[in-house]
Amino acid sequence: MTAPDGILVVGAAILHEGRVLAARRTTPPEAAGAWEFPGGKVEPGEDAATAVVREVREELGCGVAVTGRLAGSQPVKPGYTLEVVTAVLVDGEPVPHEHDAVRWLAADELDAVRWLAPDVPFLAELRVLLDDAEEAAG
Ligand SMILES: Nc1nc2c([nH]c(=O)n2[C@H]2C[C@H](O)[C@@H](COP(=O)(O)OP(=O)(O)OP(=O)(O)O)O2)c(=O)[nH]1
Repeated sequence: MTAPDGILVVGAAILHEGRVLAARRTTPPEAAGAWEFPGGKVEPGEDAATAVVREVREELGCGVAVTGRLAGSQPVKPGYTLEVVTAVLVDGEPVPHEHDAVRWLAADELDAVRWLAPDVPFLAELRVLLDDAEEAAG
């Protein structure tokens, strides 16, 4: 899970009780108000899973464990590539420190928020995962 060149940004699709956590950005101005997966840039020498666990702890004050990843990667801006992992909560509850809101979205609510554009291609696979979780829960 490394970008061949440039900086890898990893977002966490945190799945819990058939929902996924979305977080609303406050910066920069052009991204403020749009929703994303919590996460951030992988630092040199760091692996993607370690980076996303660290970023979620910083941003939301909770612990997550990475369980898999969504297919593909998306360009964010020159030199930046986004990948999205799936994760579960292992410690605490998410409380936004850097975002101004968080929401737990069910499959049929994924389109209810305005996502950052690079996130949108990941939503179809996420919708299937959430539908499957709902079915499994009965
Ligand atoms: N974290 C995150 N960033 C995303 C997503 N989608 C997307 O286009 N981005 C973009 C926004 C930013 O240009 C870049 C990551 O920035 P960031 O501000 O979250 O990363 P960071 O915490 O490591 O950055 P910094 O403030 O420490 O410089 O990727 C997403 O779902 N999650």
